[in-house]
Amino acid sequence: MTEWLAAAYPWIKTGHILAFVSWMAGMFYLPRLFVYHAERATPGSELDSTFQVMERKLLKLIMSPAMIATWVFGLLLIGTGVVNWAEPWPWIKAAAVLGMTGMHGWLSKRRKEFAAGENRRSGRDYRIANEVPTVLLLVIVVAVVVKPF
Ligand code: HEM
Repeated sequence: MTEWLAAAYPWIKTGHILAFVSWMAGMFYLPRLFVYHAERATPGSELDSTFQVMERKLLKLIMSPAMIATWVFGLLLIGTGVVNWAEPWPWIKAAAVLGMTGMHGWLSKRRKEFAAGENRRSGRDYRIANEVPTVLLLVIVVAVVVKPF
C-alpha cells in the first residue's frame, strides 16, 4: 500500500494542489460576498436572493467538494510516508488546517443565517473575517514548503 502510494506521490500532490487552490478561491471570495450582501442588500430584495444563490452555489458546488478533496489528497500524501512527525512543521500545518476547516464551518453557518434573513453581522465584521484565511494560508504554505521549524 505505502509503495503504491509513494509511486503515485506526484499525482497525489497535483490533486492536493488543485484542490486546495479551489478551496482557497472560495475561502477568499465568500466573505467578500458577505460584505456586500450585508451592506447593500435588504432582506427579501431581489439583490438579497441573487447573493443567496451565489453564496449557496459557491459553497456547495466548489468550496465543500474542494475541502473534502484537499483532505483526502492530504491524508494520502501522509500515507506516502513523506512526513516526519518528529519535526514541528507538520503539527503547525495541522493546527492551521484545522483552523481553516473551522473557518469553513463558520462561513457555512453565516450563509445559512443570510438564507434565513437573519444576518446579524456588519460588512466590517466580514472584512475582518476575510483576513483569517489569508493568515492561515501564509502559515500553511511557509510550514509545508520552507519547513523553517
Ligand atoms: C486538509 C488536510 C491536509 C493534509 C492532511 C495535508 C497534507 C500534506 C502533505 C503530507 C504534504 C506533503 C509534504 C511534503 O511533501 O513534504 C502536503 C503538501 C502541501 N500542502 Fe497540504 N495538507 C492539507 C491541507 C492543505 C491546505 C489547506 C493547504 C493550503 C491551503 C495545503 C498546502 C500544501 C502545499 C503548498 C504543499 C506543498 C506542495 C509542494 O511541496 O510542492 N495543504 N500537504
